[in-house]
Amino acid sequence: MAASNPKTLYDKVFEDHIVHKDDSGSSYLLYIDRHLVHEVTSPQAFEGLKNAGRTVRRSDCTLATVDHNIPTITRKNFKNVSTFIDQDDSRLQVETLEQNVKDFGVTYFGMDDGRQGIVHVIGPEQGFTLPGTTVVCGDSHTSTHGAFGALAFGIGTSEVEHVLATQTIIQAKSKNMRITIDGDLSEGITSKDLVLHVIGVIGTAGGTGCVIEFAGKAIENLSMEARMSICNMSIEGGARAGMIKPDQTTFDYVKGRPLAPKGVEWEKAVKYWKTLHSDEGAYFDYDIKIAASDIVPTITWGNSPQDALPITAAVPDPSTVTDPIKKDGMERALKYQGLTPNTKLVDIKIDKAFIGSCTNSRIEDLRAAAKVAKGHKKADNVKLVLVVPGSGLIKAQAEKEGLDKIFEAAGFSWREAGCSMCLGMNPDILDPEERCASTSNRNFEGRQGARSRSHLMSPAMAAAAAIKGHFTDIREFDYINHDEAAIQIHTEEEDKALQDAVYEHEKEIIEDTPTTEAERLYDIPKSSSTEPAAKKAKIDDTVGGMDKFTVLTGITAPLEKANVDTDAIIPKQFLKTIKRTGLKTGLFYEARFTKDPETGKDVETDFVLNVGDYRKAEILLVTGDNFGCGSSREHAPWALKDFGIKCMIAPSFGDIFYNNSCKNGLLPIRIPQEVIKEKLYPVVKAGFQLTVDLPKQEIRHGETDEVLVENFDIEEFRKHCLVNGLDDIGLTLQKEDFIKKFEEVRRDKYSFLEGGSKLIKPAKGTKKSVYGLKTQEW
Ligand SMILES: CC(C)[C@H](C(=O)O)[C@@H](O)C(=O)O
Ligand code: SF4
Repeated sequence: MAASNPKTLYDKVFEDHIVHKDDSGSSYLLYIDRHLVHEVTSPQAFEGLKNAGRTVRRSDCTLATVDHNIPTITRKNFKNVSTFIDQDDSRLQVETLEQNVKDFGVTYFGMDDGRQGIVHVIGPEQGFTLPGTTVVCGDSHTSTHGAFGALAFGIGTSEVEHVLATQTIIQAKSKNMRITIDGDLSEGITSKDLVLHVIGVIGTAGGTGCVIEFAGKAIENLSMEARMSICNMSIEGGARAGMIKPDQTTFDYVKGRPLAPKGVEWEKAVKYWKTLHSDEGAYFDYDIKIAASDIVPTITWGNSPQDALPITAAVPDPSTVTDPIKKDGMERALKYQGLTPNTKLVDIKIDKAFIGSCTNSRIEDLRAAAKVAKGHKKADNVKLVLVVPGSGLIKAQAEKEGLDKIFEAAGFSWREAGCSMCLGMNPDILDPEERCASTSNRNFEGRQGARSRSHLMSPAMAAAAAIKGHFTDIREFDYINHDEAAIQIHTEEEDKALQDAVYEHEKEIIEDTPTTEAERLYDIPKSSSTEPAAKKAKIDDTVGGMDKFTVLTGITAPLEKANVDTDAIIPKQFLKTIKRTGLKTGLFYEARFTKDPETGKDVETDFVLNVGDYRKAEILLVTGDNFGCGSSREHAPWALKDFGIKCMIAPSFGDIFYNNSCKNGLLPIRIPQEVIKEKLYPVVKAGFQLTVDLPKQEIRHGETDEVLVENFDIEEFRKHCLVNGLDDIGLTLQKEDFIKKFEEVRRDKYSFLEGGSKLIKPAKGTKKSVYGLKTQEW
């Protein structure tokens, strides 16, 4: 029977988490069920809590690990972080997290815990991620968890602090987009090909302001791991989140995981989860259909994930493009990537390959790569093939299956779990101009190392490129063993048995885990006041301050570029700070500086912010779409602010960047591209300043005061906070009664969510886990 008020999956999960709706009706306070924390985006958040004498409200809803900075070399001789991590700034970030989790009582998988791994891998693996939950993390690929029908999205550091302190987040409702993949995928086509194809179709700004629901037969037929790879990359399509309705595949995956509900709570949970689907007739703002049969092995050629092409294609030719911004972007990308138009993709040679990242480092990915590598050797021109499992548990499972031996025999390098060369915040980086076949999710300039050249593809295609030495159509790859059994393809039952063996040590711990709600809650603080506090200082719930934004007349620098990602605004090497300030030098670092070949020192380029008065610019006028796309790093607005920028005008912004800017008193203004081109750009190019008047929502000519743009768009609540310089943690804490009420209802209605990460039992003493690493001591 059709529902009388049909809702989408997103609408349902959103509505089930509303704590409070503000008077303007455009801003909601949402309850957060699951918060994942890593070392890069949390230090400043914990520092904020400490300074205000605040606690972590729900440490049971919080789970921390280290992933970005850690070396992936063997941990055989691991004693502690201080002696193991060579890079000072990386070590400091990891040590800072280790201190913070102690101070605030947060469950943590450290480097000596076999359950450590990439945040987006360990959440699902532990059963911490559950259908219908809200999941956040200071990381853009939090969208991964949407594969479970969770509403999962990346947040900035200020929001991390907000969630730690209040267990809520302030959100506007996104639009609904549905992408239906009809029919069956052809033989050998993976979820990575599917998602690269989708991004190629909608573009990296295509999902801006939307939550995407992936639907259709091709999606329903995918495993959970494949679904995770798709939702993972919805951020690369510009979306706030990606979601897939939970079904039997989801329930089978979740059941039996260490933190999944058990017994009666499991039954109760599944009953609720089965209601989580888009109703017939539900309204989608955008409804896109793609035929599965159109999808072929896909790889990227340029510096944006939307630069995706079938492996059978050739490098595009800018001379065929008329749009000047596109043409310029294409020429720049070809130059950066060292590619000649019309070269066949399969003729392009590689230097290195990387199989890993939160997109493709799970056991099925490793099996797919091993199937290709089996019986082969990497090509001589390929200097390094890194295989980096997503977690210690995946590593252990792969080793039980003998995949490590297959990789090693092929000359690949088998590593410990972490983010590794996806971002290269650890020592795993490409040298300048090296070309990499990578299973990661971003091919931005400098992403895998200064002047590195990344090409995104599936694990099988990356392994095939490593073997052949050049990009290869996996459909034509000459497997040594056509007999799949030869590389241990398992039945579902065998898989479950293997998984159980790997979880052996955890099962011991879980065996005496209580199953009734009362028992499950025995170690959960009954109210936030009993949570361990960093400092038992007087709790300061007054509404604090950030810089006010009212009227600004300032020098305006034009930036004629589209898809400026946050990696370009502030490259990874500057993310290793534990402070919010001192990032001025890092702003647009790769574009602003170049190395003097003689002295090896940084010298300025002719980038706009290095030119004349633009050094004192306070406003940035961006002519292309999607400014600040990509990573959730709040370091991007911090760096802009440090430079002196207070306002950015662009046709569209990456969602997380937009939020992060507002939280720091910076004003991002969305203005249609034609208006920028016709009204603002000529004024700025003629050297005049602009006046931005937030209370009146106007942009005026800085000298004549002529109104150039009237009534620009901004949510009422954001405007209120910016104009008055209000810190939203203080504001939210004033809604304590609403939060408490929500928690009371949640304890009853969603009792299967209680317990969370606190159900991870301390490993006893220094017992060795099944994979030989010492388990965490608590
Ligand atoms: C470090 C973190 C802020 C970042 C992200 O948000 O995505 C990183 O994981 C990345 O992939 O660039
Ligand atoms: S995208 Fe890369 S760096 Fe970011 S969380 Fe995933 S693996 Fe880590």
